[in-house]
Amino acid sequence: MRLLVTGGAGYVGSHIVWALSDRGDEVVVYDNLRQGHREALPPTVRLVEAELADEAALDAVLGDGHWDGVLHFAALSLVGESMQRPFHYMTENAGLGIRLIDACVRHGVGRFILSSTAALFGNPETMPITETTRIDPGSPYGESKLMIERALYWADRIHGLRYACLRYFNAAGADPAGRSGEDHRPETHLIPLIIEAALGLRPEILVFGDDYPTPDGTCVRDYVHVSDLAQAHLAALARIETGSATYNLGSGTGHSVLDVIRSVERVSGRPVPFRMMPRRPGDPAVLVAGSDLIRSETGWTPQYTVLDDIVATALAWRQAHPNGYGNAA
Ligand SMILES: NC(=O)c1ccc[n+]([C@@H]2O[C@H](COP(=O)([O-])OP(=O)(O)OC[C@H]3O[C@@H](n4cnc5c(N)ncnc54)[C@H](O)[C@@H]3O)[C@@H](O)[C@H]2O)c1
Ligand SMILES: O=c1ccn([C@@H]2O[C@H](COP(=O)(O)OP(=O)(O)O[C@H]3O[C@H](CO)[C@@H](O)[C@H](O)[C@H]3O)[C@@H](O)[C@H]2O)c(=O)[nH]1
Repeated sequence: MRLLVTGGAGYVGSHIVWALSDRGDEVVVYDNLRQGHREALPPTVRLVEAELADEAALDAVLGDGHWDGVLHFAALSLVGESMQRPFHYMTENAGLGIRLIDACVRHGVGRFILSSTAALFGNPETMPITETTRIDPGSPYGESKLMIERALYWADRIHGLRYACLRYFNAAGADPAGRSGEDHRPETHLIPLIIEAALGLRPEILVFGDDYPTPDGTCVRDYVHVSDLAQAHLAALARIETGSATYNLGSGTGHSVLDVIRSVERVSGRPVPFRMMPRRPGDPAVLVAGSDLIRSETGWTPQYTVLDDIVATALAWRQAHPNGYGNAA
C-alpha cells in the first residue's frame, strides 16, 4: 500500500510506520516535528515537514499520486493541558482533523484511520469500557476526538470514505527491536517519567491523587503496548475493506499508578521516589478497555499482557537513549 501518515514521527505513529515499512508498504510521513523526531523513522521513509494547517502543503502531498490510505496521528494529546486550553484543542484537533478528512475526500483517498482515545468515555461507572459504553468526554481533548469521529461517520455516509476509529487506551512501551521509543518534550506520561525517576534522571515522580475510588486510591489505566497498537492498525487496514469500524484498543487489564511504580522498581531493580499530589483536572478514576470487538472481527490479540514486559521494553529503550533521540548511548 501507499500510505500517508500524519504525526508519523511521534511516539505511537513511528511504531506504526516501522510496522508498515517492515511489511513493504510505501510510507510518507507528514509531521511538523514539534513533538516528533526524524530519528524515530526508518531512514528510507520520506518526511514532509509541514503543519497540518498548511493547506497548500497538504494539497501538494495528497495530489502527488494515488494514496491507498491516510493514517492520522497528528494531534495535541494531553488531557490535563486540554483542561487549560479547551478551544485550542478544539481548533487544532477537531478543526484541522476535519479539514484533513475534507482534503482526503477531494483527493479520492479510500481509507482513513484515526487515532482516537479512551478519553471519549469520561468517567464510566462500569468496566470494561466497550464500544457500547455511553460516550461522554471528560475533557476538551476527548471532545475534540469525538468531533473527528463524527466527521468520519458523515464522510463515509456522504462520500464513501472508509474509516477505522481506533480508541487507544494508554499507549506504552517501545519497539522491542529498539528502533523507536517515547521521547516527548516535555514528558508528561506516567511510564517514561517513572523510568526517569528510577534512573536518577529526575528526583521523584508526583502521583496525581490518592483519593480516587480505586483499590489503592490512585488512578487505574489500561496500558497497551505500542507494538500491539501497530498490529491493530494493520488489522484495521484490512478490515475496512468490508466497511468502516470503530474499536476500543487496550490490553484489558487495569493498573494503578502505584502498580506502575512497583513494576518499574521490579524491572529496573531500583527504588522510585514518589510524592502524593492533588488530583490532575480531567483525569478519570478508571479506564480499562473491553477489546472483544476488534478481537472477534479481525483476530487481533495483544501480545503484551504483563505490565512488567511492557515496562521492560520502555526501560531498555531509555537506557539505550538516556537523553532521548539524537543522543543514543
Ligand atoms: N499516547 C497515548 O497514550 C495515546 C492514547 C490515545 C490516543 N492517542 C492519540 O494517538 C496519537 C499519537 O499520540 P502520541 O502519543 O504518539 O503523540 P505524539 O505527540 O508523540 O505524536 C504526535 C505527532 O504529531 C505531530 N503533530 C502534532 N500536531 C501537528 C500538526 N498540527 N501538524 C503536523 N504535525 C503535527 C507531532 O510533531 C508529533 O510527531 C494522537 O492523535 C493521540 O491523541 C495517544
Ligand atoms: O506525573 C504523573 C503523570 C501521570 N500520572 C497519572 O498517571 C495516569 C496516566 O497518565 P498519563 O500517562 O499522563 O496518561 P493519560 O492522561 O491517562 O492519557 C493518555 O492516555 C489517554 C487514553 O487513556 C490518551 O487519550 C492520552 O492522549 C494519553 O496522554 C493518570 O492517572 C495520571 O493522573 C501521575 O500520577 N503522575
